[in-house]
Amino acid sequence: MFNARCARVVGLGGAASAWMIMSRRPAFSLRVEDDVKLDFKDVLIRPKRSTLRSRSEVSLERALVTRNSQREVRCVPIVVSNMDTVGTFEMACALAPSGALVAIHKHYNLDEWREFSRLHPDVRNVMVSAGTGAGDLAKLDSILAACPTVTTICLDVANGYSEFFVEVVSAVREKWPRHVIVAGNVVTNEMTEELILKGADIVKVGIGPGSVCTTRKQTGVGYPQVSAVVECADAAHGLGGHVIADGGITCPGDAAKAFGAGADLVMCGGMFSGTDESAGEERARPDGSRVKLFYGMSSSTAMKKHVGGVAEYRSSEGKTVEVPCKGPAADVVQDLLGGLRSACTYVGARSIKEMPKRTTFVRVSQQLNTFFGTHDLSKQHQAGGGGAAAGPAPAKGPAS
Ligand SMILES: NC(=O)C1=CN([C@@H]2O[C@H](COP(=O)(O)OP(=O)(O)OC[C@H]3O[C@@H](n4cnc5c(N)ncnc54)[C@H](OP(=O)(O)O)[C@@H]3O)[C@@H](O)[C@H]2O)C=CC1
Ligand SMILES: Nc1nc2c(ncn2[C@@H]2O[C@H](COP(=O)(O)O)[C@@H](O)[C@H]2O)c(=O)[nH]1
Ligand SMILES: [K+]
Repeated sequence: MFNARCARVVGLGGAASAWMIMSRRPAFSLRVEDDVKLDFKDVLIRPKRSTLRSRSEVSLERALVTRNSQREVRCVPIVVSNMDTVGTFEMACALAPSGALVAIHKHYNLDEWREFSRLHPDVRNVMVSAGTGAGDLAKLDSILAACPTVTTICLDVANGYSEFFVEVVSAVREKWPRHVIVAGNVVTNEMTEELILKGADIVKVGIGPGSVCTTRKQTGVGYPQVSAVVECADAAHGLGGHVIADGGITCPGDAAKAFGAGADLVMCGGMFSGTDESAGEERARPDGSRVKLFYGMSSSTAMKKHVGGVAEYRSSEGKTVEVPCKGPAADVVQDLLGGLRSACTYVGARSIKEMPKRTTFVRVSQQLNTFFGTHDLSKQHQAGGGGAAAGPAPAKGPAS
């Protein structure tokens, strides 16, 4: 099959027809973006001259004035994922003193929310999550009505490109004009803009980078996370909106890279798996060590638990792993914040907000020296990290 441009030169004869044969092109053309897109494992941050004398001089607090709700969000910019293993009320209570946020998973019922609100009226570092399922929005309305101190909504679906999702974001904005709306996930500028213009304050960025995600394997869809964050942050900031870099953060250095790329907040699931405050079945390994189960919200484990199984027209897009028990979640936050403060001093950023304008990335082909492997005896229970596709700690991945 040949295209119309070739057809127009037919009949010219001689040299023209020879040219015509050489310039025949297929009617379809392969659409490939040639720009290199980068992931955490592809870059490091280049150090810069700095006037900071100590890591203690760095401020990690953020005060985001959100575009549509006009409400201020004050926090340290770490959000625990709305997964039923880590986005728990226990996690919110444990992390409240640190200022980190927790996106509470959508499987708590109204009574559980009421009870949480009654017992912990001062714990305000939470977002309430909802999807687009039947009943999700009615439940969201009841929770918000019952818990007036909850002022942030996380509208979360796997595929933020669906028109129906955009309609849901508009409807929730109309109903809750003064609530902060986080919406996602997307990975490109045009959809970031669309969600913000339809009412989202903060767009969640990341398709496929998560530690227990198999979307890229199951669908071939995705976008390298550093580039996704750069491009979506640019689009969001142009409109006065904000972004959360969601997924793929395996160590504090990855979080630093996400902030350097323009993220306003980072969302982490795997890093908080295995903590005391995480849910998930605890088991003993044959060597006597304790592990906890961690799984994606699109895994067959999650679907069996919440909807009775995997619908016959779809497949699981998440996996199930065992993670060594790693102690209090507050220690994970402290490790993240310590790493971030240090990253800021390396580029001369006095606050996390200054990171993007002080960051230049260098492309690399190796992140770490692995002469002694990646395991650190003094951090037995912590994530492997190094931006090198490490999952949550030395985890075993059996079921899926
Ligand atoms: N960031 C990421 O890369 C991903 C994150 N997740 C996490 O897991 C949670 C559960 O995900 P999951 O059960 O897969 O779906 P969701 O719970 O996000 O599905 C939401 C709605 O979107 C519809 N939908 C249409 N196309 C898709 C698509 N390609 N992928 C997913 N839903 C689609 C679903 O219908 P139907 O089911 O009938 O198709 C459903 O009605 C998500 O809410 C998210 O938190 C999951 C996958 C990817
Ligand atoms: N493709 C899938 N993504 C998932 C699933 N469950 C959660 N997620 C996403 O991962 C991040 C957490 O990433 P991490 O690297 O910090 O562990 C989470 O916030 C979701 O966006 C899933 O089953 N499939
Ligand atoms: K999520």
